Amino acid sequence: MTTITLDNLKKAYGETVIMEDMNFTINSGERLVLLGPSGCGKSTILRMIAGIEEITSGEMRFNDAVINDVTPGERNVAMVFQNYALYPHMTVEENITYGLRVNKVPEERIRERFEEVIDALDLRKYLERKPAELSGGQRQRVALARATVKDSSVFLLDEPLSNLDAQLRVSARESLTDIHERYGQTIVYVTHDQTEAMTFGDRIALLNFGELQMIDTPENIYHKPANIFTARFIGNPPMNVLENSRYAEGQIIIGSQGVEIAPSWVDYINTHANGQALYVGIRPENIGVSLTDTQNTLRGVVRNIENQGSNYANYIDLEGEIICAVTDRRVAEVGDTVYLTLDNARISFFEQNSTNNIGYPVDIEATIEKITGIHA
Ligand SMILES: Nc1ncnc2c1ncn2[C@@H]1O[C@H](COP(=O)(O)OP(=O)(O)OP(=O)(O)O)[C@@H](O)[C@H]1O
Repeated sequence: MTTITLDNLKKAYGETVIMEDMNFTINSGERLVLLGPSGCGKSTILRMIAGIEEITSGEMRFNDAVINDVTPGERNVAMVFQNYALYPHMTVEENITYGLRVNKVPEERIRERFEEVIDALDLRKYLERKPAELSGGQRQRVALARATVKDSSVFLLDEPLSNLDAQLRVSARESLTDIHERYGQTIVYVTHDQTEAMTFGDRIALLNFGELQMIDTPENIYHKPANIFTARFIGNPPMNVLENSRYAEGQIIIGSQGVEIAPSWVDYINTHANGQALYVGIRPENIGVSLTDTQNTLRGVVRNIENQGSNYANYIDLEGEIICAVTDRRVAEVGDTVYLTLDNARISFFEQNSTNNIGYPVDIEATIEKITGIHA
């Protein structure tokens, strides 16, 4: 099995630097998802791992071996691209086994591997068909089968499901998970779809403009974002990061209003925030909305309500800043004055200058862990 290390990796096209100081490790046998907006460098990283994109400087290692100058063929990686690239004149069976035959893999080994893979991907019924006679999802599975039979310890996928409809995506993802459970390769998976990243990744590496923003489990990326970019990229609707908010003397102040926060937060901020100006972040589902005022609430006016099927996204004007609160039933109407409570176990504070999350006090983390089972 293969651990992949990116050590101070730099990629430039002439004068244009796409990324530099890229450092992270992909553990042997894990499913790492590279996620981020268009142009952030996901495919470039994948292609450098595959060996089809030159590395400008730094080291790429497979286990302890530096592979910068190792040819793609010698890296023992399998890759699936967005457009599948099946041979149109070959049958499904020929498409799957062609690469092995070219590489003169013994016939017995080809048969053994082929039989395993077509069952894992449920392709036995289609072996004699040509790609044009298959649905998008079936073609996708053939492309996956062709990559899987290679017996590689590293499996690279670049937006492999992007041409499929929502239902097919789910079943193709299940096939991929089955393959991974069976063969245990190190998988690197590129997507810009956060749902795909959250459901498929053991860990997610989130990138923006060639910089690594956070690499962690989906749970931590969602609940404990390392910085404002991560907080706003993940989640739909995303985390509210209130730019006219500030922290002062045990209170979150928004405009002319203030709410007290838990004493553990106050202690934590006093020791860790170093007098830095802070923004408050809170996810829409961690805000309580009520028509009646209780203690320690923020008052706002509902400007818009989106019916999301199982939920309602309420957009509430808090003295000029819009905050989104998600409720599971319709609690107010547009124009109503509402009172908001913030779940203290789910607040984040970000330093205004660096945009980094200041972290969480221990007992808040324990509360989070009790609710979700996530270790801090
Ligand atoms: N041959 C090239 N010459 C110059 N710049 C390039 C070249 N190839 C890619 N880039 C730039 O490198 C950056 C990263 O591209 P990359 O394809 O890795 O992004 P991505 O995150 O995979 O995007 P997408 O989700 O749109 O596929 C982009 O800004 C792109 O314009």
